[in-house]
Amino acid sequence: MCIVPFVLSADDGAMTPAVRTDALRKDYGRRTAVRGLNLAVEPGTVHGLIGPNGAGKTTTLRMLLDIIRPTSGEIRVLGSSPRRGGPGLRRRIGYLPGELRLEGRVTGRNLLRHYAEISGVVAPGAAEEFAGRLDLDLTRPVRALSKGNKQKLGLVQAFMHRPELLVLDEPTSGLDPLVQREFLQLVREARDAGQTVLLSSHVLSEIQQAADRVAVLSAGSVVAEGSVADLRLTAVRHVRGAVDSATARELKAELDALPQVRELEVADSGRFSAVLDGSPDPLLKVLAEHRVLDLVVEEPDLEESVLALYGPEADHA
Ligand SMILES: Nc1ncnc2c1ncn2[C@@H]1O[C@H](COP(=O)(O)OP(=O)(O)OP(=O)(O)O)[C@@H](O)[C@H]1O
Repeated sequence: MCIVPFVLSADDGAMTPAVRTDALRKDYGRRTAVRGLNLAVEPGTVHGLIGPNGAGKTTTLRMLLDIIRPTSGEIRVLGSSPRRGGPGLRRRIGYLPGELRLEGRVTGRNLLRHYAEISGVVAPGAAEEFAGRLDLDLTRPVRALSKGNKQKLGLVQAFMHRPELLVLDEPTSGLDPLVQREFLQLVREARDAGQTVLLSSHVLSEIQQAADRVAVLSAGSVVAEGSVADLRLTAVRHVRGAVDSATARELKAELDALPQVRELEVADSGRFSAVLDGSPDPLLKVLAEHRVLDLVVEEPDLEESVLALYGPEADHA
């Protein structure tokens, strides 16, 4: 019998994912941290793994790096099994662990030299360039660095050898807003250079500007997956405005009838406010029948949307 190997050719239009997991599971005794996780991260994209504390993000990322082993399921990272890929595979990955512990008298620069011996070729000046952009002083001993500066050092070691794949566990944790913005810029530049980025966060708003796709994790499973644009369509928007007071009551009755509209308040003066789930189209069609004096639709807060859909208060029935 002849077994034909399954190979994706360029003609298929499909690329081998940079990261792929199939039915991935990790049990700690009777506790299941990750249950049946299917994940596909396309090469050259930024993929966000979002979820509340305990959702299984760190456990998943550590299995990709072969720091811990799955109970069952399959993993492919850059086409190889993490278990068999060894140091050769590890050098193609930049990893920022979630619980970064850096101690000792050694300076940031010397620590990075040590990391460079493990991670392989680092272009001259690359570490200094990343450190400069993140506003990190490499001459200070690492034990004297604040939590945020240690996090920056962790980011520099992940980025400095320009790996094919960056796996970043809660990368924005401890960074002030300006540095966070610079970090997101580094992520976009990495993607534009063809690198793949998989990063986790429990705060979607922090990464939504840089991520192409997002997988939402809850209790060890992916509960939603899609492009940031798709998520935006299911987003929660806050709307407020005013119509002519003469039609205020009419407006209230019409908006009350829309299933997408919640927390509606319409004053006799014609001022109104509401929370809108999903597309703004039905609301706009109603408003179009009135004389609209004011209208503000706030940029959707994806985090609020995700929590409304999948958070602890959500109805999972
Ligand atoms: N070594 C371990 N032994 C036992 N349980 C563990 C261990 N590591 C993780 N867990 C449990 O597995 C579940 C998933 O944890 P994990 O750290 O992967 O979540 P997370 O999404 O990264 O959350 P956080 O943002 O809080 O780090 C949690 O219930 C956690 O308590």
